[in-house]
Amino acid sequence: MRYLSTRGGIAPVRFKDAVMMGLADDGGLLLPESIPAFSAAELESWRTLTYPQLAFKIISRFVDDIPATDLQALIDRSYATFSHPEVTPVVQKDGVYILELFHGVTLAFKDVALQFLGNLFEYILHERHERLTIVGATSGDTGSAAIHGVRGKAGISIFILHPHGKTSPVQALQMTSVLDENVHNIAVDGTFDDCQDIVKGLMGDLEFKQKYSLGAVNSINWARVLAQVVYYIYAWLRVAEQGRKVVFSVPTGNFGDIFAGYMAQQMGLPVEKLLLATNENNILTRFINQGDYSVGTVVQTLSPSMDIQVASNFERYLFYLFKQDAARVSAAFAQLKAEGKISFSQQELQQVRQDFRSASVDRQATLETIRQFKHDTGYLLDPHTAVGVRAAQELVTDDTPVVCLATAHPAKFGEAVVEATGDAVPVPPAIAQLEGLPTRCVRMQADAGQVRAFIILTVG
Ligand SMILES: N[C@@H](CCOP(=O)(O)O)C(=O)O
Repeated sequence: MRYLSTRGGIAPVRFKDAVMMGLADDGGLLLPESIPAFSAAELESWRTLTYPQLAFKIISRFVDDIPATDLQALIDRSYATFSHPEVTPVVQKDGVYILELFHGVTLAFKDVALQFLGNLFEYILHERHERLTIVGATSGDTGSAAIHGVRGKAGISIFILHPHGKTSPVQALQMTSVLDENVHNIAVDGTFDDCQDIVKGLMGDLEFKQKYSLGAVNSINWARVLAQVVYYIYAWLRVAEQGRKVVFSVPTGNFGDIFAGYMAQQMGLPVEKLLLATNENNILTRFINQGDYSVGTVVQTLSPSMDIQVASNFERYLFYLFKQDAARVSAAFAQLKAEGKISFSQQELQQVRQDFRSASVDRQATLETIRQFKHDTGYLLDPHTAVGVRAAQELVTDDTPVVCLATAHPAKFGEAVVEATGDAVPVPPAIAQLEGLPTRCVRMQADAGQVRAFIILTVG
């Protein structure tokens, strides 16, 4: 299996090189040259597999440069860190299925891919006798999951940029209380979009990228998306009988999670529709419902991990929407840079509406949904998951099974939950133990030059 760039400017690379390249060297994102499909019969034969066994079945179709025994061992090691034996269990509440993705070390869905990616980096670096300098951006959850995926690992330094004061207090502590020597937190005076721009800017400087062996932990990295494909299939196997289509409702920020669902569907998963749920940062909802992809200002909301305007993985979807025409993708991003918007044909917009439905859920509706769901079912939703549940309530009116992705544990967003329900959230030990820990973090302006200088000074 070889990987190509959405912008068409690199020679195809194999899986391990794609993982190490992160952002494609031409500024695009990497995708497999073809999407491996599975049949309905194969899907049926996977019903009794454990999560790691299923992960191997899926991931191995995209990887042909790691021996099978090594790949299975990497997968097993990654999911052994989860606190639930099913890794991503599904529970049924009030007529919807909740796919719980928060049983990893940092209590968010990001652990599912970042435990795997951390182990994968370690494996490749050991084999190649190389070092890696990870530079990542987070609006709250990716940062701690990435840090916990690589903390203390030999040959890896990690620099994580988060928007200062714009994550939840727990999210900030989960990052800054990790004092391992290889971990560096940077609080940027700006938004997540500023942080992501800086990361992409540094990776786009190929001399710097090569000299410091820069690597990506964001969903820029294909391995992130790939690992997330697995739980869509796992969930389908738990909720649907043979051939039955289901709806997935996905709280969406950087478009990586929903893109993983799109890939699962392209591989053969019976998906009726992917629901793209946004908070007030609703550029993608505007795009799907009105064809308006113009960049607005990032707004701070109750669901900070989704406080994003320019969603990175949207580019991967555009590659398929534009029928794999890399020149058209490049032109779209040139337009975005010049005009702050991308224009689409009516035919393209029709296709988008076949692939997705979307709703934007504001603060009031998020709070109401948390409150009502708790009242009706006793189950506590975090604000991101509540956005997805509300979107499903608004958009699905027939009896198609609906799976809502529960992307984070509610205790990560205690203030929002208290505001919604009036009750304190039971705090799991992973969060309780953060209280009073010493922290380390440097603060910087949203300036790539400052970040670059800090990396040079730190890595040497
Ligand atoms: N929601 C994310 C933002 C970064 O997204 P990623 O999927 O590209 O890592 C976060 O919580 O940091």
